[in-house]
Amino acid sequence: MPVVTVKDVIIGQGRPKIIVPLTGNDLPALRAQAAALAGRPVDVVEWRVDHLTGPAEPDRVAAAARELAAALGALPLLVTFRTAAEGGARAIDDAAYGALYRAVVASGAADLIDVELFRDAAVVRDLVAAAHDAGVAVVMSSHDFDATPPRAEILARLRRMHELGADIPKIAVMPADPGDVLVLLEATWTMHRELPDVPLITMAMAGTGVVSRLAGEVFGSAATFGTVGPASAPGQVDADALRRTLDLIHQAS
Ligand SMILES: O=C1C[C@@](O)(C(=O)O)C[C@@H](O)[C@@H]1O
Repeated sequence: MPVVTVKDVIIGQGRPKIIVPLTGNDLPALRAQAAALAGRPVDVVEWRVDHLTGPAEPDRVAAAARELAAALGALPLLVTFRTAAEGGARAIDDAAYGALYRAVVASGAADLIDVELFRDAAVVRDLVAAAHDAGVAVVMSSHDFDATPPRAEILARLRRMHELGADIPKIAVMPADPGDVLVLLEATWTMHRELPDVPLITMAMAGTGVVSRLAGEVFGSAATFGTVGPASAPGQVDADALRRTLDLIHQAS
């Protein structure tokens, strides 16, 4: 069955799942953002650890992840440290990146972790193994905030993520024009046919790319990021509007 199940949420089946990013700078802010999710259409919550102020020290991050997971209750938690190189809020070296995620995995708080494809290969392999040993799913990601790579490059990255053991390969690109959005969508559809049992997440960012955040069910993207409060990337739309659009497309397909 082409799915990844986290808590009660089945990613890769039916309507694309809505992932809401939390970007609070400290625990009180994150708790407030978590409380604001009540009654909103959220399937998975992403904690963007790179927005935390102060040291990204493994024990501190693991403790915060546990508190956040407790506040979220039944909602699955995706923990993401988006590095500055890929559009995130801060830089981190590979050793610290590995140590931080190992602590998060060991905390038992995360249902999924986001591991960037282009981090050190040994660290990536180690994190995939550690996550799977602990029953944590791996979203493997790649981001181009300046351009859309050629179709062949998008496909190569998604295939490489799959080879490395990603449960959910993910790519975000910046379109220069609608033709780039078509490149992203075409690569998504090609990959979905090639690996029908692997849920993918793909998006073209910013206004020109919004359609790619809405139409994933048509082309083979299993989840999409929407906002309750601040966005974490250009082009994300409000979760309620997103849900209405996803439902419309789901009912028609
Ligand atoms: O990788 C992604 C996708 C994203 O960049 C987006 O474009 O919606 C938002 C990030 O928070 C997330 O980690």
